[in-house]
Amino acid sequence: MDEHVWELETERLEQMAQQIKREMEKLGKVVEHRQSEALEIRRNFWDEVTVNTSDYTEIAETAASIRQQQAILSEQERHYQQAEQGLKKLAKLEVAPYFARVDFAEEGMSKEEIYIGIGSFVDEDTHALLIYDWRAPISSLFYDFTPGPAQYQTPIGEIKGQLSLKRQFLIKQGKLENMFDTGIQIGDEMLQMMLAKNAHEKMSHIVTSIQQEQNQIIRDEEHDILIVQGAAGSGKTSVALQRVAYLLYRFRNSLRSDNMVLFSPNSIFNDYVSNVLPELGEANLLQTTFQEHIEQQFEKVVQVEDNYDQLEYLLGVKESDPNYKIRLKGIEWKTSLSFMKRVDDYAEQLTKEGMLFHPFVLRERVLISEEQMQTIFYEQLAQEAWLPTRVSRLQQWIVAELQKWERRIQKRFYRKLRENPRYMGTESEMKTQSEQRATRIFDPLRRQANQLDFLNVVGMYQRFFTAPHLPSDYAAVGLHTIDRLSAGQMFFEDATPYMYLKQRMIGMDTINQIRHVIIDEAQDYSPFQLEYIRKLFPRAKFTILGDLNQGIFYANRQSYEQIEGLFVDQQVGIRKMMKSYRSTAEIVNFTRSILNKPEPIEAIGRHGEQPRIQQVAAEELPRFVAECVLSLGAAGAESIAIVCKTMEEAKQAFIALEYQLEQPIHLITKDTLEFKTGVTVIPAYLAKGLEFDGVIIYNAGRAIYEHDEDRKLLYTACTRALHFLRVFHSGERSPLLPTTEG
Ligand SMILES: Nc1ncnc2c1ncn2[C@@H]1O[C@H](COP(=O)(O)OP(=O)(O)OP(=O)(O)O)[C@@H](O)[C@H]1O
Repeated sequence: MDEHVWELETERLEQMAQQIKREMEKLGKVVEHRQSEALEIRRNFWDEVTVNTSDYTEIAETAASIRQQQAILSEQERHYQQAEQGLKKLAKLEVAPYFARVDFAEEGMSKEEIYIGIGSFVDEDTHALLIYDWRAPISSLFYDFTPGPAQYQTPIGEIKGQLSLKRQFLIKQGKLENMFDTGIQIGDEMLQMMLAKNAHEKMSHIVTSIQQEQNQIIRDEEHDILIVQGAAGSGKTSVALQRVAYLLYRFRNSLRSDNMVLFSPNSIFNDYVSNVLPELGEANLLQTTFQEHIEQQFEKVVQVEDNYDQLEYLLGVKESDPNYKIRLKGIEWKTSLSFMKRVDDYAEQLTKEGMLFHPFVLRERVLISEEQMQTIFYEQLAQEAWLPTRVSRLQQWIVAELQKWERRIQKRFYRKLRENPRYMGTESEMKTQSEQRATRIFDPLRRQANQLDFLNVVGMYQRFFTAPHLPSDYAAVGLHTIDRLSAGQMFFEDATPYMYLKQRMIGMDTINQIRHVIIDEAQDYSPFQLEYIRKLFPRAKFTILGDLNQGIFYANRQSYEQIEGLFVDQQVGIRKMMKSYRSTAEIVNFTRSILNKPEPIEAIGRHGEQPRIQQVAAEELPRFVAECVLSLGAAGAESIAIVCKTMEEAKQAFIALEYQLEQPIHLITKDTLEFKTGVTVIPAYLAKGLEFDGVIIYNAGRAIYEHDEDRKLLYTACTRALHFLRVFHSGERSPLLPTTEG
């Protein structure tokens, strides 16, 4: 780089740093002032309120006065928070004000120098935009174009012109460390520097090196439903989070972070990605897992298996269990949309017959029987065609009936007190006491009515698996399901159909404030689950990201056409990302050939050592793996994962390795909430979405990864590696592994 240019840029950076500093000082004072004003209002809150409770008018005036004072306080606190937010943003800019510059001349106008950073910065005196937010329309020039003719979209149309310079800066602690002028894609050199780094405990943002194909997904506004098929390490999660930041900026007047929800594969992953948005100066969006949703719905109803236990069963038990094939057939069926249709038909039929209710019982005495409820439901309320309305009318009837019973029982208590010669209370005490006793006794019954617990949904779901609802070729699946339910337990694959059946009865409990749903690792959701989620968020747009090659859950096999089919009458866009940024070219080549049908996945990363496969005797595995951990550590790997197939294998490996290694190692289980780097033992399915400098496959012997169903799991495990991949196996090696290492 020309020395003169370097000097000019250094000078400009210094000026900018001064300006930011000055602005921070000014804003710091504003923050202090606003904070002390808010504190003052809080301290003197009651002095400003006129409290008078002598009559109703005075009470109302007192309430109005409190409300007014509250409003003043909230307004002041909001001002304070706004200023503080601004100060935090400036503090980020102080460290690295910008990361790129483009020189652009709009048609018929003179050239402008556009500096791009994580946030914008305006000169307070001249109102000139000194730094543009990376999400501003003009900033897309940096991501989408090389020098030459270029254009960008704005809300009022397209702007065309000439891009004459594209420059990237590496600024650390306010100092210019490096800069590159890029003629081609976003800076090969800069990108390579980013990719050569080690994995972190928390995922980082990628705004300084977003690639063109990624930028198009991040900024897509055309589609209500955006489906992304991306190879392992192609940046799906990164793109999803950067897209959230973009949408929050673009629609800042109508969209807040709590209007968006991210469905992620597990809680460790939630922790792993939790820093990206705050790093970009945005509040985190809501994060959840489908499992969490299930758990909320199943409180105390029945003990429901979780997705990991289902997977452990399928991975571990296999043919040794006589019910394995029946279970697999059941899963295939219960996760399909045709099964959903069956549930719909069943719910429809329940309007005519078959509703089951739990009676209302008080001390072994039936107050409202199941038969009574059935009669009301099918005779008195028969004209109500829509099931949820009919259920709600029945509920009203039950509440009224309970009230009658309560009054009767209350009278009985009262009589008893009256007739008790030893009772010394007054008339009004007798009334209050009998009333309180009846209320206490009826509280649980009222709750049963209010929470619709009188619907015997488990019973009805169970009956769904008996003739005539059951196709004859699913008789064994039906029996197997009924057995489980009779034991007070439920298979994971029954959880979503059960929730759906319940929602069909009581009306879908939709979540309307959510305007955008992001589903990561979407390949692991069944069509039934996705349709259920779609119905749950009727006002939301969707970004659905996945990799069909990493589908590890045994669900009905998913296809993007199938997902597309769920969203009729909506603008659906499908995009692909086939470049892998995570792993070295050698690892990408290796993992690509694990796939059944090798895909044109392109390695963008740097070069590194060839993955190694080594056979060792079973009893020697812990020793060899421990030695490998040490050698990878010595080669620079800070985070190392020993990936096992199941939790069972992971637990055994952990015990053996703890004995072999002096350094601390972590075992990740489905209950782990926090992701830590260092040395980790983890089952492959929990490693979803995570990455490590070095990955060691604990045992890829034929006995462990033999079948075609294990292929995607092995692929997922190996693609977690950034720089090193070592595969051990005892006995014959898995036929799913490539025959050559490179
Ligand atoms: N444009 C980019 N610049 C720098 N790093 C990038 C870029 N895109 C992706 N990465 C890095 O590549 C790695 C993989 O990204 P990410 O986890 O988002 O991929 P993914 O497609 O979700 O992966 P997987 O499906 O395998 O879990 C991350 O370390 C991410 O920071």
